[in-house]
Amino acid sequence: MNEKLNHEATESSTKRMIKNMGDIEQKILIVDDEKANRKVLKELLQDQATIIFAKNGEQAIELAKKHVPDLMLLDVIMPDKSGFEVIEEIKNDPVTMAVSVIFITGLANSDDEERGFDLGGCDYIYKPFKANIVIARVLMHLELIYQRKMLDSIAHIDALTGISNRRKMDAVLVDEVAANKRDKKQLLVAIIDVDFFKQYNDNYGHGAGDIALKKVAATFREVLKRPRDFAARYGGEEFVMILPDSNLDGAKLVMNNLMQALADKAIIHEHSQVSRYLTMSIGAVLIDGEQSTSPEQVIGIADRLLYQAKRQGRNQIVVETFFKTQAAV
Ligand SMILES: Nc1nc2c(ncn2[C@@H]2O[C@H](COP(=O)(O)OP(=O)(O)OP(=O)(O)O)[C@@H](O)[C@H]2O)c(=O)[nH]1
Repeated sequence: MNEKLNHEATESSTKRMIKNMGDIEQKILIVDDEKANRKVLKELLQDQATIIFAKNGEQAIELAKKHVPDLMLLDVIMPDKSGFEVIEEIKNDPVTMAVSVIFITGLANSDDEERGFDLGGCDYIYKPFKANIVIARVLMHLELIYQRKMLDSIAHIDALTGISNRRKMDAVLVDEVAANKRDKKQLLVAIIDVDFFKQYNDNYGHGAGDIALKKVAATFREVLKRPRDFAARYGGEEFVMILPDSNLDGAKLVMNNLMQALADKAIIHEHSQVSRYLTMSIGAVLIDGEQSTSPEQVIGIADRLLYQAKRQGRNQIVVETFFKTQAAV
């Protein structure tokens, strides 16, 4: 709607930057059918975040899915879809459901405002708006979103190694097992255990053990290349690796590269019974999407294969495909 906008912001307010936000880039999707409104909001907010525009409801949904913005400033009365219809779609799609939505609308009455909050909006601003109020509210929400993201990442990171922790792994495994079934692909899940690590700790000290575990974690960063490839510290000296949309040859290659990457680090372990250097054993299962299975079952199989690798002499990979054939690589 083409309401008259009061957008005279002071220089200091438009230049105010969110404190402690480091290099994190935040994105705002501005949805308004009036070009003049989009322009004014852009001028107010372009110092605070990257701005994306949509000029109608359909485009808003499309761009929200594509860019997954942190925040959406959403007009309500638009020719195709209303802002209320847009937010319903946004909040029902797992990809966009976490996007925060502020309504900016000429529907300046408490019933519509209540409806906006009921549908999942986080704020409601009446047009014509005062520039400083828009900036203050947007900044407040961007800061809350940032803090939420920081807390979320801290809760999912292993403090020693900096890779994901078991809590994150549990969530990723549930998602990937479901996606594998849905997409009828193959999923590799591996448990990786450092060999004779108790002897390493006992002989070189716990501090040296910690450094060695960080180096093991670094091998995953070096070897895993695809965006959905995932590694986590499972606990102690055990790690889990998840390779979605995999096949046996590709998975074997990654696992061999992992063992080679650790070998290249040449971490001396004179008390190991298999090598002069630190080594790892891997138990892995390649799950076919047609095979009905649960995350717990997958971990149980990988764990059994890890112990087989240990029993067979350590420093090796044991992989099982589709729960049927077993092969030492
Ligand atoms: N330095 C350090 N050591 C850890 C950490 N978490 C677990 N450990 C040690 O990892 C060792 C695991 O020992 P075991 O479970 O006997 O395994 P292992 O000696 O590697 O034996 P195999 O797996 O059979 O080759 C123990 O000494 C733990 O104290 C950690 O965060 N830092």
